[in-house]
Amino acid sequence: MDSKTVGVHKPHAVCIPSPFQSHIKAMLKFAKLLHWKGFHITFVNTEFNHQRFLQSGGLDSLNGLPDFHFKTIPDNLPPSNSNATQDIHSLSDSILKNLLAPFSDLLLKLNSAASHFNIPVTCVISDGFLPFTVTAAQELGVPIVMLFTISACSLMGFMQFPSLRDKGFTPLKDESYLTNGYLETVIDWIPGMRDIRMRDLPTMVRATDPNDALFKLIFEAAKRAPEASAIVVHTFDAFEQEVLAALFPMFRHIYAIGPHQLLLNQLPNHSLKSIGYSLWKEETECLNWLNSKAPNSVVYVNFGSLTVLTPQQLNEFAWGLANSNHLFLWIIRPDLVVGESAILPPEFVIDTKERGLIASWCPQEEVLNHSSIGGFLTHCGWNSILESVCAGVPMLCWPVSGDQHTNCRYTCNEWGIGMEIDNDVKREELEKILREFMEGDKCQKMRKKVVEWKRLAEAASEPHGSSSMNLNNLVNEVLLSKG
Ligand SMILES: O=c1ccn([C@@H]2O[C@H](COP(=O)(O)OP(=O)(O)O[C@H]3O[C@H](CO)[C@@H](O)[C@H](O)[C@H]3O)[C@@H](O)[C@H]2O)c(=O)[nH]1
Repeated sequence: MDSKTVGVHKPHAVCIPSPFQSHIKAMLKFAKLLHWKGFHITFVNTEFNHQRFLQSGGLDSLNGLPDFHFKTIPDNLPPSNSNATQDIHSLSDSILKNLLAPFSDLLLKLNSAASHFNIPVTCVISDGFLPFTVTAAQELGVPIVMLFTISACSLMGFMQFPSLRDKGFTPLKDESYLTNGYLETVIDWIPGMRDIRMRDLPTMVRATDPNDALFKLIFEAAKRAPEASAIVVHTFDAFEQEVLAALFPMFRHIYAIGPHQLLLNQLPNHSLKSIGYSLWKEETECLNWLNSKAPNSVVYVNFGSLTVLTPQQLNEFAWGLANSNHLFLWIIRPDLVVGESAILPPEFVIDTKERGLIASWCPQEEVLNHSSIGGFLTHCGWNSILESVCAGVPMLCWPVSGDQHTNCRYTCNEWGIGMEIDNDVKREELEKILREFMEGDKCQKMRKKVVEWKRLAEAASEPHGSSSMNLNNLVNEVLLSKG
């Protein structure tokens, strides 16, 4: 089915991402795929993020199309810096307490407005970490799909939170458990996961306060997800076979659909190409700089949209990069350093003038696909990992929070496409590991392996590949099913 054959009786999907850059980007791509499948789309951002998109992309950037609209709901948070990520704990609290009412209201309004055009809401596609949407969809009597913009392995980790609590593993008794060796405990009963330690699970298991908003949100999400009509995980079957098989009996339906971008690449010139994904303005000049560099010669450094560094960590990274003598492109967001602007040592700037480029935000996928990029120093956000796999670029992993430790574990130990740096980063260690990462035998092995995964990701996204078939099945078995 495509948009032409659906005619006036289009199904209408309301898509609502978690209010964070990477979640919004993944949901937008998924919404574009559904639009291509013939769905009328209403895409819901918080007012705060809607304004940020207009600021970065221009006032016309969210005009959409007649059958792809943007709507907003308030997040109920006090005003904050309009060029920085909002506080994750306040947002989690607001998700738990404040978003159901405005979202249900919006659904009702869409339905009454839609009745004139014959496009009532027929399904809700929600981020997996917005548990209130299950209630809203149930009230409306439409199917709800929870899209998890994370790996299947970290989803399995999150789904174990209730068991981990019941068995007394989380919350931690006190902060000493963070450093007394407890995190090395192997959890050997999680289905589909081998040799997993507490330290490899999503970091919310390390909470010491059971009333922590993020901790509570994870529990609520794990509790509500099985009620959804279906779960979609942004991954592909061949990449996470074992853990996907173990997740299968936990939900009514589960589909691995990804990488979204490779699926979108199958649609030449689709009408929504111009809708961008960035809350920050992209600096494209770095692509010109990369054009003058030799293949596989540049280390790309980017810690995503949420990670923050201390000034000391910024310094260690700076000198580690400088002393490795490798070329680098380093993305330093305006809000990368905790509570202050990122100030690099003046000697570092002079020292690396010929070898390094700093920018504040870039078109990451284009950068990763540039032939000059030889490695990616990443915080292991899931989108960064998938994008790196799609570009065939190995990773140097510095996981910080959330699902990143689980992703790192799989990247380095299961998929063989990454090396890990100690959390307490030191310039000497970074310099040494960067050399091994960019030059050694291990580097060659990882480069070969990541290209093998890239080929499998491409195969999954071809018209008869697993992700394309899973997308078709989701549409036919859940979104358009009358049952
Ligand atoms: O200069 C930049 C930097 C990033 N990006 C994009 O921003 C996204 C970043 O996503 P991700 O790598 O997942 O990192 P975070 O922004 O940190 O994502 C949060 O959400 C993810 C799930 O969606 C989790 O896996 C992460 O741990 C969590 O921190 C990617 O699509 C990048 O392409 C850009 O376009 N330009």
